[in-house]
Amino acid sequence: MSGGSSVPRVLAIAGTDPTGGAGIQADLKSIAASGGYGMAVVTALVAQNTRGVRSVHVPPTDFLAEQLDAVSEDVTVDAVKIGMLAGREVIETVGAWLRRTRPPVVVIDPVMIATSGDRLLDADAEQALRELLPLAHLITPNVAELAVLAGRAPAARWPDVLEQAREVSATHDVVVLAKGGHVEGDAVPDALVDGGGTRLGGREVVEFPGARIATTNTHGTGCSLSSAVATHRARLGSWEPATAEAKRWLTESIRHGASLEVGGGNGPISHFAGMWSRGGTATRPTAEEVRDQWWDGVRDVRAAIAESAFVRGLADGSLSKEAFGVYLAQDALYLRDYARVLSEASRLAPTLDEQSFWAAGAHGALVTELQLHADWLGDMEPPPPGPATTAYLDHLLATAARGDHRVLAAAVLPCYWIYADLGRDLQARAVDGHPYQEWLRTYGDPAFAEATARAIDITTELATSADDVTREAMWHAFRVSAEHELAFFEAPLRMTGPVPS
Ligand SMILES: Nc1ncnc2c1ncn2[C@@H]1O[C@H](COP(=O)(O)OP(=O)(O)OP(=O)(O)O)[C@@H](O)[C@H]1O
Ligand SMILES: Cc1ncc(CO)c(N)n1
Repeated sequence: MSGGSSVPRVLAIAGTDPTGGAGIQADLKSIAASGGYGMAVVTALVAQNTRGVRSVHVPPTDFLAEQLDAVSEDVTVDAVKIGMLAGREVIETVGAWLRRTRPPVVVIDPVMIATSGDRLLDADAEQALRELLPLAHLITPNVAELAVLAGRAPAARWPDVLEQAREVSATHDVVVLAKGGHVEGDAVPDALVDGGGTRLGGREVVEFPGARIATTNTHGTGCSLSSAVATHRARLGSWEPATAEAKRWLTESIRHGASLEVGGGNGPISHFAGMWSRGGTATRPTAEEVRDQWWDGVRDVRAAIAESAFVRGLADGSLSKEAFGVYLAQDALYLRDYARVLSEASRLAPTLDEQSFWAAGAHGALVTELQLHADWLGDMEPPPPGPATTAYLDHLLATAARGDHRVLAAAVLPCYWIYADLGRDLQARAVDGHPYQEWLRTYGDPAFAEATARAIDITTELATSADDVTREAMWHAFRVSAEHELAFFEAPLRMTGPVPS
């Protein structure tokens, strides 16, 4: 695609449909649904609805030229879709602009007659339209329009449609997308036809089969298809995949048209129905927003931890050896099962990166456990797990057992985040000769800070791409773990009594 933007900038030049199903309103919806940035220059204002056209107002062509220049003098145009052109002067104005600006993708839907049967182009403008066609890369006539361009009677059978398309393609030196919406029968095939045979990888005809959907919601299908093809062509670089994708999308959108309940005639298609059902309409927080919301959401818990007698004693070194020993013995018990929970996170992780990260975390927990025993606990008989230890582990083990790796990642995150935050803070404040300096070093370690940053990244990325229900479950698991961290810090002094003042 030219221009470098991954969202193609697509200009529709067409007439209006105030009911939003056809014309430039449909073009903008189709461009957006196909992943493009839509722009619109209006050729004619049409008083129409799903039942028919009432009147057409064509503004002066000087003003049309001003609209076209306003766009092209400011914005790089990656593709143009041209619809209703109303009359000779309009066609000539658009033709002059195309010759001057030469957009890289030009799709002309040679609109002559609306779905309702009403004329949208003066008869005397048909010759001017023919002269415009060589400026297009693709034209998308329906059966009736193809017949006019071929100077023949409308084809009733699909092979005759293809034959006319071949002729028109060769005569006007343009690829034709022949459409089967108006042929008889249950099939609605479309086909790319290149009479010269050089622009479709050497093939003359590339067919896209389709089954007819029993519906009256076909108003604007032609406008929508041509806009979608132009947008996908700018994104994908060739006609065949662009047409295939556009037709799949159109079929899906036709299928959902009736449920819109718009109008009493030929209703519109539902341009975004597929996207709505696949992706919903809810917004999602970014990873950074999740990070801030979750951290802020446990502000109270963090404050309670920082102000707890245990952590204050740990900070200034006044904590009794007895209380510290009780804490470490519980922590050693905790780390064994915590390592099992991290191993489960590793087992459940969908990517190699995450699998490896959680496995390293599990190993790290076991190394720390062994270190605690070697340095502090020695041969001490392990105590039974206290209630805070049991409660925290039950929460983690139950979350692991439920088997959603995203919720599990959120549940283990406080073990990283709260400890890294506390470790950094306590180590920064620790004076020389602090009795628990060795321990503070483990959690104030830059390598632990790095692992924590990675755990935060992994988890918040999972949260932004999760559905609302899962993201809420993740937040809940995170909050509950943070509360268990607080209870865990409060437990030792509950067992040994308050710190001496
Ligand atoms: N009932 C249907 N079921 C499935 N696809 C359809 C149906 N009707 C039309 N299409 C598809 O819609 C697109 C437009 O085809 P059609 O031949 O109706 O063009 P058109 O007459 O220019 O459209 P419009 O009704 O907007 O003027 C084609 O891809 C065609 O295959
Ligand atoms: C403005 C406009 N363009 C095209 C069509 C063809 O459906 C229509 N009904 N209205």
